[in-house]
Amino acid sequence: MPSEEPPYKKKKVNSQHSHSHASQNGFVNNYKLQQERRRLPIFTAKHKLTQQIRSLDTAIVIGETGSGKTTQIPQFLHEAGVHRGSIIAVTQPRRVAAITVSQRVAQESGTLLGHLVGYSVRFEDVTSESTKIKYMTDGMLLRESTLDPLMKRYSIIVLDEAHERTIHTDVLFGVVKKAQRDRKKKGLKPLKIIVMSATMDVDHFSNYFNKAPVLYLEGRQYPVQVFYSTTTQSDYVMAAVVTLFQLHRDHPPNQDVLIFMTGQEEIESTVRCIRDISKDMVGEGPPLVVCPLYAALPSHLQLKVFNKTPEGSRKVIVATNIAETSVTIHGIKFVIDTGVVKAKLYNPNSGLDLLKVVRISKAQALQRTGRAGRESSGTCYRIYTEEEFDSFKKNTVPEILRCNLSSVVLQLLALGISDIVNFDFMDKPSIESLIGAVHQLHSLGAVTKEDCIKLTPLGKQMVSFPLDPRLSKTVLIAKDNHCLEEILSIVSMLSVDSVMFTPQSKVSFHWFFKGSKVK
Ligand SMILES: Nc1ncnc2c1ncn2[C@@H]1O[C@H](COP(=O)(O)OP(=O)(O)OP(=O)(O)O)[C@@H](O)[C@H]1O
Repeated sequence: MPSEEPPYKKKKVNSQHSHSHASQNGFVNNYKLQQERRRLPIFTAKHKLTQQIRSLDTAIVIGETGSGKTTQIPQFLHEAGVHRGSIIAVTQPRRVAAITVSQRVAQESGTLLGHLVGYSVRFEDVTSESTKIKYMTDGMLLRESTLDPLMKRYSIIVLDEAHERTIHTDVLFGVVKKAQRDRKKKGLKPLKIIVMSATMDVDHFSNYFNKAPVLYLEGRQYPVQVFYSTTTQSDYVMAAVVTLFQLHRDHPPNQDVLIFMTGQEEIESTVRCIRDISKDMVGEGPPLVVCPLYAALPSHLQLKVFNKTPEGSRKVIVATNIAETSVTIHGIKFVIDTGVVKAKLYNPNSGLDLLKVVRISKAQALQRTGRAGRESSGTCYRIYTEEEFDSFKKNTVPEILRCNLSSVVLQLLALGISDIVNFDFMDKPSIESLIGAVHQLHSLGAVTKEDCIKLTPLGKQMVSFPLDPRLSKTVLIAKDNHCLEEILSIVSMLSVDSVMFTPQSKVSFHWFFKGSKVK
């Protein structure tokens, strides 16, 4: 059976409400935040937008990056009572976005995180009885839906950054749509669905969501100037590093730089390279603070990049696409976009997913550009030519069309959906890949294929593991084979990109390479 408990630990939420001890400082800060909110392009549309969303079952919202969709719309709906006392769930494709955005919205609403505003990501739940705006990863909402397919705790579900088309988001689209329809049929409280992005194929989304109206938000907060490389760059890492140091020489401190790379190893070697070069550049430009950012980095180190840069220095963040959507990193003035990403691709011969470096889509390029210009105007340097950009795909190919589907099929069966082939996918995977996934689950003993496809007791246990079905089965049978400890280590190693990272204590003396002594 799927476990009754969500697979994460509940963090203790401080019972004091920040209003009760609002200091003068807190008051001034909140006043400043309210001023910042008012300056967002979305603010002028607040009343109209709230009224429109109130009257619709489903809405597609499209607006420039940084216009205020993620942080403001849930607050507008809460303030206007559109949530009717229930919870507003806002999904994010990545945990770092769910955490940092919820922190920001809690600050803006003048409450402690975990009270009115909270978040739920794998292994961490910072919510309480009073939480009404809940930021969560799409994976968490999907897991919750296996316990409650009607999603009764929520009156509004906001599917943010819908253009990313992760496997979880795509399955959620169908699950949320079904919950909305089933609630209507059963005469339960209606479920409102809001789909948001800056860069999505609006017609495709609107058609899928029963011709839902598209609400366009006008305006962008700050301009971002885009520069293209004049020639094709064969070594994008070196080109990015050269661009960084040109910027570094010419611009004052506290104008920070975000560089997009593909993965942990490349990021670590780029970080080392930047630190080494910077040692020879004493006197040219302010001290550099170089930080990696990738999914395998421990959560507290990921969040460190969001800290304010020490006065008089420059922060350089070298990140994967986890910094691509939703996040606002304080101080970022320049983005260097290498135009590549590591994407999951399915190899039908081996039955395994592999990671391959591929070109990003135009939608991703726009999101990356959008990470500059969130607090003031910015600049984006694209390490590819304009002609190359023109050849990029308009939108990212949905992950569901590129990956092994056994987890998806397992999840759908746990939701009671046995007619997998006719599931309401926005973009249907091929029948062959769906059937291939069913065969794989059958050979693992997770499903029976008699009258209809059904989960076996083993399959039901496998659902509660956030793992590839082959790995969850391995864990489940390890105890009887007296090798649980060893298998747990092996499966843990197989479930992360890499377990190696350089602890901060070992690198911190490099951070201020200039103006301080490096031994
Ligand atoms: N953590 C933060 N710190 C400082 N400012 C922030 C933070 N989060 C948001 N902001 C401000 O709020 C603005 C709106 O952010 P928000 O995430 O709501 O925009 P968005 O329209 O959802 O953009 P995107 O599509 O890029 O996610 C940002 O441009 C920034 O000025």
